[in-house]
Amino acid sequence: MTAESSREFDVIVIGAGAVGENVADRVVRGGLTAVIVESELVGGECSYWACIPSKALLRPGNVLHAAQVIPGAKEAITGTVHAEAALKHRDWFTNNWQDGSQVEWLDSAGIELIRGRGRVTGPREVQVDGLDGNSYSLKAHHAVVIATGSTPTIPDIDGLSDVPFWTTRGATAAKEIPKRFAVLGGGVAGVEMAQAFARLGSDVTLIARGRLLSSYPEEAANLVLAGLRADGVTVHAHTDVEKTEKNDDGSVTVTFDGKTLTADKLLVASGRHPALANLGLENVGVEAQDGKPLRLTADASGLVEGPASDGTSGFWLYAAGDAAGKVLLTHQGKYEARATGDAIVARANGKLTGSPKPWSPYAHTANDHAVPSVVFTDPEVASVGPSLEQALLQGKNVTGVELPINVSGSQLHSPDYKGWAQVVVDEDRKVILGATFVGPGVAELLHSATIAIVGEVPLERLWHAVPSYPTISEVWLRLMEKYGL
Ligand SMILES: Cc1cc2nc3c(=O)[nH]c(=O)nc-3n(C[C@H](O)[C@H](O)[C@H](O)COP(=O)(O)OP(=O)(O)OC[C@H]3O[C@@H](n4cnc5c(N)ncnc54)[C@H](O)[C@@H]3O)c2cc1C
Ligand SMILES: NC(=O)c1ccc[n+]([C@@H]2O[C@H](COP(=O)([O-])OP(=O)(O)OC[C@H]3O[C@@H](n4cnc5c(N)ncnc54)[C@H](O)[C@@H]3O)[C@@H](O)[C@H]2O)c1
Repeated sequence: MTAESSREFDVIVIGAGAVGENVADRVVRGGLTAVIVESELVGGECSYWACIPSKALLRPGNVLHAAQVIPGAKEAITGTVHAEAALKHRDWFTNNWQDGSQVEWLDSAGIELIRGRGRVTGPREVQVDGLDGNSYSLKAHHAVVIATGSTPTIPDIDGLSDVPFWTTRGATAAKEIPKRFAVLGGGVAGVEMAQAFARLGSDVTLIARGRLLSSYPEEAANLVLAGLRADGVTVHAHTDVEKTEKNDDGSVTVTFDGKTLTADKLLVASGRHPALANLGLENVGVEAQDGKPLRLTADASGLVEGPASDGTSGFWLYAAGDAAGKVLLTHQGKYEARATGDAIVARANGKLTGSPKPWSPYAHTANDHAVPSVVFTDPEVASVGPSLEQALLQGKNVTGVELPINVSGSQLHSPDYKGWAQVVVDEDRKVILGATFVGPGVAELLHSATIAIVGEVPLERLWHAVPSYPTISEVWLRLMEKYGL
């Protein structure tokens, strides 16, 4: 028997991914009540099908490779990656796709959970079709937050809808390693999964319609390409897939450039878009324009433009994380979540009226200046702020300083270390706007650049930030010297 219940909360959050959890946490810490509505697993994509399992699958191969290039260690390596143990370790990280510990955390944080699909039915109103068969009519006193994440964008390729293929969920949750693995897409997910599976034992072919990692500097993409090729990955860049066909044995044949390739598994990793379908946003006047897919426009606190007001205040609909469509990264989504949660509390207390000031706790200002990201391939690509090319396209008065990473720390890391670094200097203010590091072990260098950018540290002061010897960080000194300090 189904029951209908009506509940009221200060804040309703739709989606219990990392972002929704953080919004709810901030509003509860601020003294408001919050309910979170989740239709799948509490913890969302990152915990079960994205960041965590993908990095768990990459790590064994990266560790093994790091040892294989060091005399004294490489002689001790007698085998290859143990795929079964790696998959088991991935299962441990995803808690076997059980969200019990995250539900416990919600409970300890004082956040109520309703499992089911939420949709907006009116200003501050959400209807939930509960997974328990019941229906919940929720009313928010202050805010409704859309934190529903994103879904894969599937390209319109002849035959693709008729063949079995993996999206990143299939790859990150793989139960066995396919013998022949084809990857469509040369973005972050494509290159990471190509390398993970190559090192886990698959024969991998990657097809990209442009160059690899097109939003990163070409030098970075070339080093990653060399890393993939060294692992035996066949890469077809600047290549369009013409069609895909299913074979009787369940394999898939991909046709491109007049060639064919047969794979036991095909991964389609061709980008993602905000998950806004069937959310009822049209009920509050938020609709797609000119036949384009629906995208939300929100201010720096996540406040969505254009929803109908219930007459008390227009400030009630927010979006954060992948659903907001600004940056599709967990750490930046969580940063947006902190700003959104704090802004909701501040507006409820009358401490914030109108738009938040840049760099205040209520604004995700860093989205426009310093978004850090790491591609966890071997070599890694770690970047923050614009590349030189992007800064020039933005019309900035900038200088780029670039060099191969060749310092004692990198030589110690590996005698054959290949890396590259770039910093982008704002010539008007003599501060760093962007930085990219490529090479094994550079991910942990990235936060130094993020701090320099967000802190707008003048170069003449940055000169006094002395990197420890012998670490890869010494590349900072080389970059400063090359700039002329
Ligand atoms: C393969 C892969 C690897 C990645 N690796 C990294 C990485 O290393 N580092 C990084 O920073 N980012 C990474 N990302 C990106 C990262 O996963 C996302 O940015 C992050 O998960 C977004 O968090 P979110 O909370 O906005 O959305 P999600 O994690 O997608 O959570 C949204 C939640 O909302 C729920 N939901 C949706 N609609 C409804 C509804 N109507 N009612 C109720 N619930 C609903 C969903 O079930 C989901 O649980 C990766 C992405 C992929 C695909
Ligand atoms: N380490 C990380 O932080 C990490 C890892 C994986 C994914 N992610 C996030 O997940 C999101 C999705 O990852 P992704 O790699 O799918 O997206 P992406 O935007 O990085 O790359 C998509 C790729 O698919 C290609 N593509 C798009 N349409 C195509 C078509 N019709 N035919 C052929 N190729 C096509 C693009 O040219 C591009 O190379 C990213 O935006 C990223 O933010 C992050």
